[in-house]
Amino acid sequence: MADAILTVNHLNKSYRHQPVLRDVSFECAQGHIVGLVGANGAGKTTIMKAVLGLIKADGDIRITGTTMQFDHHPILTVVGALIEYPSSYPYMSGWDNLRLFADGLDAQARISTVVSALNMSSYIHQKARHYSLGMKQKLGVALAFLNKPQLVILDEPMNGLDPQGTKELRDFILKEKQAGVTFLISSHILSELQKLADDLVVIDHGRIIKKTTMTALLATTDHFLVITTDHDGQAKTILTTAGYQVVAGPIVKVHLAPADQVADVLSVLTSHGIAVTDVQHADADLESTILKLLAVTSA
Ligand SMILES: Nc1ncnc2c1ncn2[C@@H]1O[C@H](COP(=O)(O)OP(=O)(O)OP(=O)(O)O)[C@@H](O)[C@H]1O
Repeated sequence: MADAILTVNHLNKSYRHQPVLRDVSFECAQGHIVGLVGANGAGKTTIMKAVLGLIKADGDIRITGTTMQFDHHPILTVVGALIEYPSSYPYMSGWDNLRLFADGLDAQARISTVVSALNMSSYIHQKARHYSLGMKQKLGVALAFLNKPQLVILDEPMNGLDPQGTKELRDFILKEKQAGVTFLISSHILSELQKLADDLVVIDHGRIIKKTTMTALLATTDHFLVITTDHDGQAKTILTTAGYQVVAGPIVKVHLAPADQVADVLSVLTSHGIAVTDVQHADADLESTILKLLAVTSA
């Protein structure tokens, strides 16, 4: 595995004696996008805040090998972050908001790069108080990228973005990843995370229940066959009687166990005089896989 840019070890946090993080340990390897996934209240934002020194928690956090201390964090100069709701100065333009936080001689050039990558040019010189939710979100994301961070921490970055804005942000994140930037991203939009993350950390009630790569997790997903016939109702009954697991719903969708052969499924139907007009494979996505994982854990 590549060197870890972020290492979190045995992180524990309680609010009023109620544990919200329980022995959380994980790593973000350099150049990887790590997705932090879990239900509302699972502890994702708390982990991010602890990493950024915004709250005090027990445990060991290292960024590029340097220990983060709650009261001393110069190492945060290599980190960019957007946590919870983006805030900006409403009576300043987006550009001036960015200018406030951009360091160095090439500040203007870096602002221009981020503004153009996130397609913000048409409104960047308007006062931020006139921005829509999505525009404010982009401004918050732009701030996170401003000072060439090595590690970027984004809490629900796609919040409020329209499909085009979502794609622009996804493309920008992937471009920065190619340049070696490491990401820790939480998102409830699992279809989006599926397009981005290399690794996943799944958290439930403050405890990590799974650490895996996206490839490994998706390899364990369920496979289905969607069959179109001339008598769908009858086809479902025949397949169920033959021992296949048919998914409830308007279409004929059969769960394919590893040992099941497509030809066998189809021949069951044709041998009963059912004409098959179309067959398609369908794989479960990240969302259903995560939901299944959480259901197993809480069972
Ligand atoms: N300042 C606080 N005081 C008391 N409890 C808190 C505080 N901040 C968070 N919590 C509790 O800690 C738990 C974890 O919250 P956290 O915001 O980390 O969850 P999350 O996974 O980010 O949820 P969401 O997806 O809704 O943003 C929740 O039960 C929450 O109520």
